[in-house]
Order: sequence, then C-alpha cells, then structure tokens
Amino acid sequence: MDGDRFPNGRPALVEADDLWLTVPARPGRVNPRDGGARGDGALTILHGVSLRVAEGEAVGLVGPSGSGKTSLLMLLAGLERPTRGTIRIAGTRLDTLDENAMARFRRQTTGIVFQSFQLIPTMTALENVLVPLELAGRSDGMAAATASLDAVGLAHRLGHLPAELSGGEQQRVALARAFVTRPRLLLADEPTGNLDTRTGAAVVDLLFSLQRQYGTTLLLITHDTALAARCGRCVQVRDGHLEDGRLESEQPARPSAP
Ligand SMILES: Nc1ncnc2c1ncn2[C@@H]1O[C@H](COP(=O)(O)OP(=O)(O)OP(=O)(O)O)[C@@H](O)[C@H]1O
Repeated sequence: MDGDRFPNGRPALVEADDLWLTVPARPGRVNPRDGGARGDGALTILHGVSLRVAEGEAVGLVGPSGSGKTSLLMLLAGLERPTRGTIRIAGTRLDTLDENAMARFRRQTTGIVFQSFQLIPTMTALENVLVPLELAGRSDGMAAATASLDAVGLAHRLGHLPAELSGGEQQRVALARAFVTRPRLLLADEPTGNLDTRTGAAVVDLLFSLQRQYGTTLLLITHDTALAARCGRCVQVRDGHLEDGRLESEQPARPSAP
C-alpha cells in the first residue's frame, strides 16, 4: 500500500504511526522521568511518535541529549522493534518481518552512517565498501565499490586501513559504503560529531550532494542547528515526543473521504 502522498505527488517512504518504545531501565540508572529515583522498572523512551517522510525528502532530527533521537532511528532501521505502533518503509510493514527478512530488507533499502564511522578495522577502504555488495550477492561488486569510493574522492585510498585514514576520510568511506547499494533511505546519526568544523562541513556537502544525486530519502540526527537548517524540514524530539517544524503547505495530503 502506498499510504499518504505529499502535495508534490511524492509518495511517503517512511510512515511511522504511534510508536512507543519501552526498555528495561539500566541497573542503577537514574530515570529522569521517574522523579530521579533509581529506576529498576521500565523506561519509556518514545511516547506515541508518528512521522511521515516523502520519498527524496531530507529531514533533520534535533533535540536535547537523551530525548530519543537515536532510538527512533534504530526503530526505522529495523535494529530495534517498537513496543507498540507500526512502521512502513517503502510500503513494507517492518513489524511483520522476521529477523532474516528484516536483515534482507535493511540491506536492500536502508543505509546507515554513524558518528563513529563503524568501519571494520581489519579491512581496507575498498573491502569495507564491498561488504554490503557481497551481502547483496552483487557480481559487479569490485567495480561498484571502486566507483563509490571515487565518488567520495577516495580513489587513491582504496588499499588503506581505517587507522591509516583521517577522520574525514573514514567518514567518506562510510558514506561510500552507505550509498553503494543506492538505498532509498539513508539514516545518519551525528555524522559530523567526531569531525572538526571544516572537515565536517566537507562531509556534509558530500552527503547532501549524493542524497540529491540519487534522490535518497534522508533522516539526519544533529545537534548542529546550521546543519539541520540545510534539511528541507526539521523535526524536534523532546522527551520522546515529536514536534514537526514542517511548513503547513508541505503537510501530506490525506486522501479525501469517499
Ligand atoms: N537499551 C536501553 N536501555 C536503557 N535505556 C536506554 C536504552 N537505549 C536508550 N536508553 C535511554 O533512552 C534515552 C534516549 O536515548 P537516545 O540515545 O535515543 O537519545 P538521543 O536523543 O539520541 O541522545 P543523544 O543526543 O545524547 O545521542 C536516554 O536517556 C538513554 O539513556
């Protein structure tokens, strides 16, 4: 099912409805929503979050530390399951998938970029970018991985290990790896958080350039308001709730009642 369409005719790629996420509180952790008591009980991180994102849209997720941004991203990635609520990505209900189907779906549909790069330290840049292609059973892996590293300006670093690369170069390898399968959805969690301002700006320019070039839908967590402002739309997360900064004219058009 296609779900809502946006006024520009684009279908919704992400449709999250009434998501709740409750986890066992970490032992000894002070639960701020528990009057500061040492909570041994459950912690509700997301409180009925709903979010629709159009295909090709770029959305910045901002909000205080601990407000639930990463948790929401983990749900959309299918790396965590909501306690309640439904998630559709590209029309597929994630909660109906078993672990294997979820992993397959994620490989085909979703790319993820982390603050800490998450490259495999024993593999070269080229080998890191090859991983998702090999998992997808692609026979043209070598050519595609090389082209992807070329697209992020690292054609001269194919044989380098992550430890032999600067932080900015490592994040560019991570971008090459995330985009190499042309995912429809890219989730980025503080992609510039470990980089100095200048290097971060170059990585972000690259990220938006690839996102536009491939028409990728982007959800980007950031504490940097200037970076969030570069997204077409900004969503505030506060205490597990969303406040949407979208312009009224951009609200998804709901099908009219028959
Ligand atoms: N598995 C878990 N068990 C217990 N508590 C958790 C778990 N995962 C997240 N939390 C808590 O839930 C809250 C939200 O975490 P989350 O990482 O989603 O916030 P965030 O908005 O991304 O924060 P930051 O900006 O600091 O990265 C935090 O208080 C965190 O400690």
